[in-house]
This record gives sequence, structure tokens and C-alpha cells, in this order.
Amino acid sequence: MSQRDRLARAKRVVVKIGSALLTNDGEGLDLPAISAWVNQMAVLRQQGVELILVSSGSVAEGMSRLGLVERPSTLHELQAAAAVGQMGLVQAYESQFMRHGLRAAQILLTHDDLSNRKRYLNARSAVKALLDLGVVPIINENDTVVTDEIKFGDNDTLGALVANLLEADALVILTDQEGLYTADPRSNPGATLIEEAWADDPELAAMAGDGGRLGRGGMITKVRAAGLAARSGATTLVASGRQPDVLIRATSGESIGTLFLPKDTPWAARKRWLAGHLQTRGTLVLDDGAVRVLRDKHSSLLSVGVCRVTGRFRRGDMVQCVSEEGELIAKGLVNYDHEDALKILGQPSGMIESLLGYVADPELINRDNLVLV
Ligand SMILES: Nc1ncnc2c1ncn2[C@@H]1O[C@H](COP(=O)(O)OP(=O)(O)O)[C@@H](O)[C@H]1O
Ligand SMILES: N[C@@H](CCC(=O)OP(=O)(O)O)C(=O)O
Repeated sequence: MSQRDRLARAKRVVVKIGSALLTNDGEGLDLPAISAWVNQMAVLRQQGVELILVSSGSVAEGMSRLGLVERPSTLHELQAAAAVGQMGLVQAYESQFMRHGLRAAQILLTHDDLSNRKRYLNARSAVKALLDLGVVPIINENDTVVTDEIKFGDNDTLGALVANLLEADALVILTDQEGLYTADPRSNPGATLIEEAWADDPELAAMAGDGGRLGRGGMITKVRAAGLAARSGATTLVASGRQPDVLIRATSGESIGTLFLPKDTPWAARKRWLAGHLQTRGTLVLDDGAVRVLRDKHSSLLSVGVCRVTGRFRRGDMVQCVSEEGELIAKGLVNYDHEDALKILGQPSGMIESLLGYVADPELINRDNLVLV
């Protein structure tokens, strides 16, 4: 099997589009280009591929709208430009997706949203809900509230973390070069394109340089993003967004751009990640029926199957699940904190709303967040 088939088989794909491409070299958004990428994404949606778009361009579009020639140097000016530009960015995407009868949603994230476990679960559930509704989430960094310490800084990293968040099969990074070259082709005309590499190959970083006038990260952040995405089993493609039908061709298995290969599948990587959460904050005691469905059917854990709760934990913490005899069955990220878990234990999911006044999730632990031991 060709490694390119990984993209052809991908069911959930994060597409990242960088500033260098989107903004027509500083002359505002390249609307015909946006229209062409959205056409391709609409074809992929029709083929049943779930798509998440990570798009840069707010600062560059804000600069154009405000008549700024130089990228602002102070944080608050950058934030102002991003706030102005984000309007144009999402309007452009929304109107293009609407031509295909597709809905889009705007999500602005900070580093904190993905490193805090409660917010991580919230972000994950919200994006998954959008995907279930057939909506295309359009994600950018929440530039208005970030400080230097909590900045992703470049959207390549954000794209990789979103691929981690959702265990995407693939991350496709579209940029203004054909892929990763042996050296920056802007200053090394003899550089050659790397077609395929292991995402964790330490030699790649030495080839990759920084970015152009509008983008921030350059190729080095794309190489790092590929390494990060591989941790949750995603394959990364870096390719030129100027190639006609690049998304369709790449997901048909055509050899285009640079492919960065992971060593794990998304499923195996997630289970390993979960298993690595050594510290558990509490214990759920399961009845025999719940033990059986977890083991035999790999089902989610519902509150109805839990007979006791011990420990103090918050939503998103790792807890252990044991049988009534005290045998360790599984570990997982719990959807309710211990006070609420106590109120709903032994109760069917349909009762959660009347008992708590809200429903965070219908399960106590979702099967994706559960690892059998
Ligand atoms: N080894 C390399 N191969 C390809 N491009 C490179 C390399 N090193 C540095 N670059 C530069 O990275 C730039 C793309 O990064 P960037 O400007 O941040 O774009 P984007 O906004 O799409 O993220 C290219 O224009 C290219 O000049
Ligand atoms: N979030 C900001 C900056 C992100 C950015 O420029 O990233 P990139 O184009 O990937 O190097 C924006 O949308 O302009």
C-alpha cells in the first residue's frame, strides 16, 4: 500500500491555510483562492470526509482593512488588527460555504483552552457536536485575548493541536511552497522537494527555515506541527495551496507536497496518551452489567452502571473504574465533577438534566476517553 493512501482513507481531516497564501501578498484576502479551496472542501464533505478548517489571515486582512503596510509590532495593535480582520475572514468563508449549502462556525481558541483539561473536554465536545451536525468549524487563535505566554503564535501549531484534540487522521497544511525543501527555496534555488519523511525525523528541522513577510512560523513550525500531529497518529501533508485542486488530488492519493508519516494509528496513539495519565483523582465502582459492556462492547460508561463514587475530582480528571469486588477495569476522563457524579450515580442518562439542571454529556465517561486495563 502506498503511504499516500493514508490521505485517501482519511475520514477526519484538519486543513490549515496560512496567511502567506490567503492574502494575495498583502493586498487583502484572495477571494478567488478562498472560493477554490471551499469548492474542494465541499467535494470532500460530499464524500463523507469530516473537515475542520484552521485558517490564519486575520492580522493580514486587518492590516489591509486598516491600511497598514507593516505588520504592527505591539501586541495590542496586532490584536486590534486581528479583531478587524477576523470579520472579513469568516464572512468570506461563510459566503463561500453557503454557496454549497454548507454551514460554517467560528471557533477562536487559546493555548489555555487546550491545556486545561476541563476546557479541553469542552472544546472537544463542541467541535464534535458541530461535526455531527455537518457544520464546518473554522478555527483561528483568539488573538484579542492572548498574551505572549499563552500564544500559539503560529497556526501550524494550532492545527496540530486541533488534530490531536479530535484524533484527526490527517493534517493538511497549505502554504505558498510545494512542500518541505532541503533548504529554503527563497534563498536556495537548487533546493529539492522532500516527498516523504517520518514525522519524528530530527534531520528535518535543520532543513526548515522561518517564514515570509505575512506568515509567522515558516517551514520550521510546519515540521514541528507534523511531529506534534503524529503523536495522536495523524499523517501530515504540507503542500502548495496554489496547485489546482490540491485537496482533491492529495486525498485521491496523488503524490503531491511533502508527506510526514506517524508511527502509530490515531486509535493506538490516543489509548497510549490516556494510559500515560498516571494520576487518578477518584474511583467509580461499577455494577456487573457496566463491567460487562465496557469489556465486551467497549461501550461508554453511563451513570446508571455506577454504584459508588469516591475521591474529589473535577470534569476532565482521570478516574479509575473498579468492579464491586475492587478489580481495576478501566481508567478514563470523567465528564462530571465528584459532587455531580454523586447525584447521578445509578440513574439513567435521561435523568441527568432534571437532577443537575444541565447536561454536559450523556455519558459519565465517553468511550473515546476510556482505556481498559
Ligand atoms: N526548507 C524549506 N522548504 C520550503 N519552504 C521554506 C523552507 N524554509 C523556509 N521556508 C519558507 O517558509 C515559508 C512558508 O511559511 P510562512 O510564510 O509562515 O507561510 P504560512 O503563512 O503559509 O504559514 C515559505 O514561503 C518559504 O520561503
Ligand atoms: N492568528 C493570526 C496569526 C497566525 C499566522 O499568521 O499564522 P501562519 O500564517 O500560519 O504563520 C492570524 O490569523 O493572522
